Amino acid sequence: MQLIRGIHNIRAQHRGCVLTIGNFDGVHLGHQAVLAQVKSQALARGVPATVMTFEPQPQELFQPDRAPARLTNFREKHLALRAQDIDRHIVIEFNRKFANLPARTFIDEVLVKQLGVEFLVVGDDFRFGHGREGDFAMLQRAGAELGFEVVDTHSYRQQQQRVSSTAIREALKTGDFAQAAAMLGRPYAFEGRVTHGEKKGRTIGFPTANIQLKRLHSPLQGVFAVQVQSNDGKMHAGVANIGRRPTLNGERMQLEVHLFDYAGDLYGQQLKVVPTHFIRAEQKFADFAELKQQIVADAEKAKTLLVARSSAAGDSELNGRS
Ligand SMILES: Cc1cc2nc3c(=O)[nH]c(=O)nc-3n(C[C@H](O)[C@H](O)[C@H](O)COP(=O)(O)O)c2cc1C
Ligand SMILES: Nc1ncnc2c1ncn2[C@@H]1O[C@H](COP(=O)(O)OP(=O)(O)O)[C@@H](O)[C@H]1O
Repeated sequence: MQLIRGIHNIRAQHRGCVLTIGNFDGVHLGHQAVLAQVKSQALARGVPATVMTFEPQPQELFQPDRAPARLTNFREKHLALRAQDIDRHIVIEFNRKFANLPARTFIDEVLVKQLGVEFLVVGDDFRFGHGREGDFAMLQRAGAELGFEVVDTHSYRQQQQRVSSTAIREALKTGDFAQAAAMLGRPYAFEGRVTHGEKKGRTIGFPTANIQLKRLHSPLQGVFAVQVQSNDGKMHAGVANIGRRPTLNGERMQLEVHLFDYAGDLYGQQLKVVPTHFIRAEQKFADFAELKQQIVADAEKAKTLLVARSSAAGDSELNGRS
């Protein structure tokens, strides 16, 4: 899949596409139904199936405090789109300048002149351009005038149960990972590179691989039993904390994971961390010794939960025996 970062990187050879525009946070089953239609239209027309997303998502620019937690950060979203066999992902840097573009200019310059859109799929509540002046009806009128077709994403929803990013956030919040997975079409996971931290974890016998969440708000916080996939594809059982580490006066929200069956170097690796059970909320402890005691208990709890889950599933994916 081709990634185009910013409208200034759209080239003449990129003209002609079937396009959908949206946040696609999570790339869940509802999104996947839309993407499947984009792909079949693109195939029929012999042009690339193209998805346009925004970074940050518009609400994160306009109302950063009220913006919902992101299910997928930019990289996770990009990888999920790739997994759906999308040909081209255009990510627009969403800033004030872009938001102020008159709606008609967005249509004429970006959609028509630069992208040569043939078929466009958007929600019927899609608003765009300066002061949100552009809407679905305007796109349809422009399409009739300029020769492209505009259809509504809702006509492509086929699920019985309503799948939405909001419903998935709610399921995650209540620790219902099975329900979240049912709506996503895959287990919910964080993916990211292991970075260096303060090197304190190893001093208490709990080295923790640190992964930056790269999002304004995380959909999950607290301590979790997890399954972790390392670079070599192996699965590892572990325990993770998603939080600010108040005991150490940490500031940035991050994900830290301790693997039960691992001793070695994980720095630089891309890990996929799948939470399976919520254990407790993050707390501020009086000192590091007290925190250590709690982490020992968390690790025991996580092992028990994961073993129970593994035998219930009748699998042997724990301890890398996948
Ligand atoms: C299972 C687990 C639970 C944790 N719970 C908390 C917590 O409740 N409060 C807190 O301040 N830090 C918590 N932490 C974060 C630790 O403070 C952190 O992992 C440790 O300081 C190591 O940091 P470092 O990787 O930067 O060396 C937890 C870590 C793990 C692995
Ligand atoms: N079982 C393990 N689980 C997680 N990380 C491990 C494990 N064994 C070794 N490591 C390594 O130790 C690092 C974490 O140790 P830690 O002392 O917490 O340092 P940092 O503060 O840099 O994260 C990980 O990034 C990884 O390279």
